[in-house]
Parts: sequence; C-alpha cells; structure tokens
Amino acid sequence: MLAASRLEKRYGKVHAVRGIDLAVPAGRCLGLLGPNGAGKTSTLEMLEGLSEPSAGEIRYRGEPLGARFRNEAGIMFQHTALPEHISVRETLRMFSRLYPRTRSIEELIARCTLEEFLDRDSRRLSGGQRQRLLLAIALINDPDILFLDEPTTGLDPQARRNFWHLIEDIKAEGKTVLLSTHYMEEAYTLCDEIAIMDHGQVIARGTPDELLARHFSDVVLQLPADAVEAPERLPFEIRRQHDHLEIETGDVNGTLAQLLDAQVPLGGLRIRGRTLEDLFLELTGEALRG
Ligand SMILES: Nc1ncnc2c1ncn2[C@@H]1O[C@H](COP(=O)(O)OP(=O)(O)OP(=O)(O)O)[C@@H](O)[C@H]1O
Repeated sequence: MLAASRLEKRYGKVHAVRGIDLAVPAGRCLGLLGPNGAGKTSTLEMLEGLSEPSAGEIRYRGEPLGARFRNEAGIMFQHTALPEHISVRETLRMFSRLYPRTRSIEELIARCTLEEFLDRDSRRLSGGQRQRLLLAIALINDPDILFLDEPTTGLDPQARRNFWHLIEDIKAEGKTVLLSTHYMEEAYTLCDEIAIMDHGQVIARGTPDELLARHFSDVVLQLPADAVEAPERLPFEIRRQHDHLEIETGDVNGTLAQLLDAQVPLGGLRIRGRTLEDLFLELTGEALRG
C-alpha cells in the first residue's frame, strides 16, 4: 500500500532521517516507536506527502504520492490549530467541504462520540474530546490509509483506552494505519508490526511478539524493595526499581533455589514476562534524549 526506500531527511546540518526502508501492507497497522528526536515525525511527514524527502522514494499503490494519495489519506497531526469561534459541528462541515469523497458527518459524530459537545467552540474541549474530534476530521474523507502521530499523548488512561477502541474499529474496516507513539502498551495492543527508530534509522522491526521472542528468552522476578538485605552476596544482578527489586533470569527454578538458600522471603514475589518497554529500553538505552 505504501512503500518507502532509502528515505532521508536533512534540516540544514541535522540529519534527522538516515535511510529508512518501510513497506506497509494494506489493512495492517504499523507502529513507529522511538525516543524523542528519533525521527518519527520527520518520517511520517514525508510519508504523508507534507515534507519533501532529502533523498529516497515513496510510493502509494505503486505510484508516486499524488492526487489519489491526497484523496485517500487521512492525517491526525500531533499538533493542530483548529479554526477559532466555530462549533465542533461547523468544524466538521468545513473540513468535509475540502474533499470529493466524504463520510457522513452524522456517522462520524456517533462513531467518535462527539454528540455531547457538538455546539461547543472546538477550542473548549477536554484533551480526550479534542483527540476524538481530530480523529473524526482525519476520517472525514473516508481514507484508506490513516496516519496518527502520537494520537493519545497527554490523555488519561480512560480516554486512551477509549481511543484504542476507536482505532480498533477502524482497523476492523480494513483500513491501513500508521501510528507513532511513546506508549508501549498502545503499540502492543494496536500494531500488527512495529518499527523501532533511533537516530534516524530503524533499529528493529517485526510483530510485537516476534520482537520479544527474538530478543528475550528470560523472565523478570520482582520482589519487594526490602526483601533482599545483602544483594551483593547473591550470585546474580539485582536491579533496584523505584519501589521494588528485579532479577532477570532464564532459569526460574535455579534462581528461586538460590534466593531460598540466601533466606530471602518470597512472600511478595511476582514473575512477569518481558514487555515492549523492556525491549525499547534495551535497544535505545536509558539516557535522556533531547
Ligand atoms: N523543522 C525542523 N528544523 C530543524 N530540525 C528539525 C526540524 N524538525 C525536526 N528537527 C530535528 O530532527 C530530529 C528528529 O525530529 P522528529 O520530530 O522527527 O523526531 P520524533 O521522533 O518525532 O521526536 P518526538 O518523539 O519528540 O516527537 C530532531 O533532532 C529534531 O530536533
């Protein structure tokens, strides 16, 4: 559906995207993950046809991005200035007039649950309401391919989950989705495939479960913060997290036996599988990014 090869973006001396190859099959959801400044938005903006690649090529259904792509793509930007002093309903009508093919506004209102604030000035919405309106705007031309740039950033957990349900409904219609996000659970829930970016390049790619299976064969034992009195006496590394201890192990029986030998109380023990967040931190490091 959408394919990019050797894609690069330079802003003066900043080499933001350094040769990316991506192919998004129809009906799939591809997630772009990466630390701040990794180049996700720069990549999305080129794929959306909004910024000219410094090098490389993008094809939509085998053709360069053109009028067909513009009519069949829907974009939800990370930051959008909505028109002032007009209501949510008028905002939808205004955007609807921009396209030859449109979806019924009434249907979008119901789908994105906009009923309660239809007559409100679109600048006076809560974070969740605003994101639902922006999604409705992105869907107004009944797009075949939908771009979502960090759509749930800043939303509370309820609003985020509500938004995931909306995206799941859109996926169920067979739409192709490209999503950038900082939320690993969001990527795990929504994405068929994930590309992890860092320093302008894709450093890992696959389905969420493939990526986890490829990188990890261990699990994590969690113990209360005060469970181990002398961690230096144990023959494995114990990582102190903010309110508990973690031990990574591929041999649960052996590690538990060693903990029992050391008379560590196991009352508060939990075992968790590896997560995308573990993988993300392992691949991109824990240092703060700009
Ligand atoms: N218009 C611009 N002019 C100059 N530099 C830019 C511009 N846009 C982005 N950059 C730089 O390019 C790099 C990649 O930025 P980009 O916004 O694509 O990353 P990102 O992965 O989307 O980050 P975030 O998660 O913070 O949104 C950064 O170093 C950023 O400062």
